[in-house]
Parts: sequence; C-alpha cells; structure tokens
Amino acid sequence: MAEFTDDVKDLIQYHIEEEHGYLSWLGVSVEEFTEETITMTVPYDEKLTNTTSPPTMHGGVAATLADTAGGIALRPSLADPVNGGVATINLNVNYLQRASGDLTARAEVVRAGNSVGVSEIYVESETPDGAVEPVAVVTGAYRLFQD
Ligand SMILES: CC(C)(COP(=O)(O)OP(=O)(O)OC[C@H]1O[C@@H](n2cnc3c(N)ncnc32)[C@H](O)[C@@H]1OP(=O)(O)O)[C@@H](O)C(=O)NCCC(=O)NCCSC(=O)Cc1ccccc1
Repeated sequence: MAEFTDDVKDLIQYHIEEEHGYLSWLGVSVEEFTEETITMTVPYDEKLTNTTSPPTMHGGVAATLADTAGGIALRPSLADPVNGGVATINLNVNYLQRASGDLTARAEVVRAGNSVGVSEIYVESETPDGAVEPVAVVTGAYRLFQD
C-alpha cells in the first residue's frame, strides 16, 4: 500500500498542477498521503485574503482545501482507487479562528462504506497573534463510486 500511496500522491499532484485550473490557481499541494490520511496545503497569498487588518484568508479557501483533502483521503478505500470516483454530498465547516498564513489540512477517514464515506478534516494556520493553531474543523460526507 505504501507504493500505492506514493504513486497516487504523485498522480494527485500532477493532476492538480496540470489538469485542475482551480486547485492549481490556489497553489494546492499534497504533503503526505497514507492509507487513511492525507495532508494538503495552500500557501498564503494576498489574492486569497479578506480586506481585514491584518489580512486573513477567505474561509472558502479553507473549505475548498478541506473538501478536497477529505475526498482524496477516501480514495484508498475504493475498489479502484485511481479510476473510481468521489463526490461531496455534505460539508460542515466550523471556523474556529481567523487564518493569517499558509493553510494545512489533515484529513482522516472516519468511515468508508460501499457507497458513502465520511472524513474529518482539521485545518491549521498562523493566526493574527502569530501562533499556529487549528482554524477550522470540518466533516465531509462523500458518495463513493467504487470503480
Ligand atoms: C451522486 C449523488 C451524491 C447522489 O445521487 P443519486 O441520485 O443517489 O445517484 P447515484 O448514487 O446512483 O449516483 C449516480 C449519479 O452520480 C453522478 N456521478 C457519477 N460519478 C460522479 C462523480 N465522480 N462526481 C459527481 N457525480 C458523479 C452521475 O452523474 C449519476 O447521475 P445520473 O444517474 O447520471 O443522473 C448526487 O446527489 C450528486 O451527484 N450530487 C452532486 C455531487 C457534487 O457535484 N458535489 C460537488 C462536486 S465534488 C467537488 O467539487 C470537490 C471534490 C473533488 C474531488 C474530490 C473530492 C471533493
């Protein structure tokens, strides 16, 4: 499975950079991918901030990152992890604090069934007071297309 996750990590990064306009525009990258977790980041960029002082990342960026990570985390549980599909059914985002820096999302599989999976995603960032802390906790439910 380690070989699978390394190969798929590279495949996902390639897909983001070469084929996915939105995720590549955000600067999404895959940091780590295991059988049941994935860690992904979006670097801080002024184009992604609200007009607050100091500027803080728009919550939709954290939601996008969490949604994407939560879905990809479920791929190893599919009968065909590469050709199968995942589509978000529901995303519940609780914003805990404002985010002033890079966003890092770590997604964990809570349950992967035959047709529905659930992931929990923790998003961290630098906060306006300079500490790196959780900025959002997210639960995603996904339709799983096995092959
Ligand atoms: C599929 C279901 C959730 C359930 O509907 P049911 O009536 O119970 O249908 P059933 O279960 O029998 O399934 C058959 C139906 O499923 C459709 N389909 C097939 N493959 C895929 C696929 N890969 N993706 C999407 N849909 C797919 C296919 O057209 C077929 O419909 P048809 O029978 O032809 O008309 C439906 O409500 C829906 O599509 N909602 C919108 C979901 C949505 O757009 N979410 C946001 C986008 S995800 C995102 O942006 C973030 C992200 C990206 C990457 C990774 C993670 C996160």
